[in-house]
Amino acid sequence: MTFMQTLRQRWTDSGSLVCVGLDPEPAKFPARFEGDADAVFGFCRDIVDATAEYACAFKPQIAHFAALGAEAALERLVAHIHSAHPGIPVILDAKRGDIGSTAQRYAAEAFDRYGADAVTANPYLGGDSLQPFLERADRGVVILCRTSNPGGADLQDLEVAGPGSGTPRPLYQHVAATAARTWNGHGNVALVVGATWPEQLREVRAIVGDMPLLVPGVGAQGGDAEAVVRNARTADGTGLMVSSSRAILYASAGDDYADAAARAARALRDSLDAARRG
Ligand SMILES: O=C(O)c1cc(=O)[nH]c(=O)n1[C@@H]1O[C@H](COP(=O)(O)O)[C@@H](O)[C@H]1O
Repeated sequence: MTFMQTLRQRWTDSGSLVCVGLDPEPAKFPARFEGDADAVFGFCRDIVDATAEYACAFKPQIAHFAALGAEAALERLVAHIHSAHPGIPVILDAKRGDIGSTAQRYAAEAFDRYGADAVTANPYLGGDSLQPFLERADRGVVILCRTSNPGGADLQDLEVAGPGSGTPRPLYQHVAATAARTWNGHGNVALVVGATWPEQLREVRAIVGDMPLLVPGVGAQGGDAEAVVRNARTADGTGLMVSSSRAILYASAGDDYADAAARAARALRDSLDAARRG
């Protein structure tokens, strides 16, 4: 199955719009991992196993592994998700973007080395830089549109007039329209829009139809999960991967870390579910 088919099936099977972010920070791990050379894998695996029931996707963040020299742990973690929890797609958060020949290697890294079902990509270098990702029709390309951070407005809100379109509009809306009309030839594109920008979420949804949106920024960054669902769900009540990392991973620093993570993921699933029914 393609990434998009797997994601849609998972929304149906799990009834969940929660994407569990995997951002390992050993300083925040429970004491039992002290001195454990395989702590990054062990901690993330425990979180994955505890939260899988509530997840429509997992999203490991590559810098959190690479900065620790833990790329092998990331490879094993993705393989573990595929074997222990088949049907839950893995989005590698790498925010890649470069000239075509280098982007081709980034695509091979994400899809062939790590075995990710989808990867986040930065569109700033333009269409040809996305092409090596887009042409992998069975994989997903999750393109940054309106990021969750406060500085997301600095460039993404600048008014631009695209070729052939007379009326200026914010750059993020131009990215959304280009993604929907030009880059989505294989039907494998999704967009990142931060939960911290509910109005922009509504505007992007109006531009892109049913295209899936990855929505980070609930939990530690303070985004309103219910506003996300109200403003950006699709007609069938899906279309969203609402991503939370720290609020799930580090819900407890005690020995109950896995249970606490499961409770946090379940609570987020339940609040999203209530909002889509409300
Ligand atoms: O692409 C992303 O995942 C992403 C895009 C964005 O606009 N904002 C954002 O926070 N992220 C990532 O989502 C995660 C958010 O983590 P928490 O704030 O702990 O839930 C981090 O791994 C970020 O790198």
